Amino acid sequence: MNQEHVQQLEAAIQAVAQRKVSSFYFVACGGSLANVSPAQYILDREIEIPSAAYSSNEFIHRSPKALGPSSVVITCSHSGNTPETVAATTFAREKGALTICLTNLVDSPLWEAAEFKLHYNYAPYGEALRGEETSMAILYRLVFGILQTLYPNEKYANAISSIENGLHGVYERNKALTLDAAKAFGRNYKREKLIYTMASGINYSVAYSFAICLLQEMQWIHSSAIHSGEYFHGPFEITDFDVPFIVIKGLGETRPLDDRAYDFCVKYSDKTILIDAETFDLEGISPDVRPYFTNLVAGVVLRQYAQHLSEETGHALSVRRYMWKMEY
Ligand SMILES: O=P(O)(O)OC[C@H]1O[C@](O)(CO)[C@@H](O)[C@@H]1O
Repeated sequence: MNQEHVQQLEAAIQAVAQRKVSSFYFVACGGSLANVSPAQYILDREIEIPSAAYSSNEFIHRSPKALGPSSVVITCSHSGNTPETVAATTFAREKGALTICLTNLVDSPLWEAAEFKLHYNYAPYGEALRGEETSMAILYRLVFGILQTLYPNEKYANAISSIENGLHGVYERNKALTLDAAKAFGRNYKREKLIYTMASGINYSVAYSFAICLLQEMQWIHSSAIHSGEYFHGPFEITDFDVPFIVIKGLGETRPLDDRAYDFCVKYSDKTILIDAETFDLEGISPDVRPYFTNLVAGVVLRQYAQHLSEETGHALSVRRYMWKMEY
């Protein structure tokens, strides 16, 4: 792991350890919100200190009562320039919270707004990038680093070494394993006007980002992320033989919800695509923390699906109509 990243992480983790923390908040917009949300799931499962994930502007407008000097607020913006996330960081800092940002851009407005700053690397699809230097790896390194410092435990040490030593190979092997399926998805679904996504637990954020970022934003294909538990409380009524669903099954405690939703969906929709974490090659990730890593792998696998869909539709993932072009 890059030494600069190690030092930035260490400074942030030590700052958290020196506070008496009573709440954690994860705050971002869009794809970055999807990226940080799994951290809330992990803390929720592991410790009693409450945590929440917020869309940046709602965080400011809702202004949680518990936000204050005993809060840790972790914000994320890939560009470092999303105004709502910069403002949310400033807002949290003014409330006395400990602020930590994650961004790809050093010296960006977000970088300046936060007290502690974590940089991560990024490379466009297909280019070499070490798995342990990506946004998710830095976020997980932060979260498991905080857990290990506050509540030392072999499981957290295993998670940290899985990120540092196993993640890169896992990404590469699972991309190779699912390449043919990604190509088939692109070929077979290129004319679809609508594709739903479904998941639960730690994987819900992958369904969410695939729906709002990859399909709606980057392919202009209608979509909505459906929670596997909520599917039976409204959405299942739209299931039909020609309605496409991508269902992600995790390995964690909410898998029974995914099983139930998939079993129903596949009975009535001939276009049900299963992304099952049980089929992932997770060698190198410690077995005791594997459920916490399925979303990372599902994210990389589905990114490859989106890339091949885009090659078939001829609509590059970088094309936008309004974003960064119009006033909003
Ligand atoms: O704050 P960030 O991460 O730069 O996000 C900017 C935009 O990028 C996306 O995450 C993906 O393009 C959008 O959802 C979001 O509006």
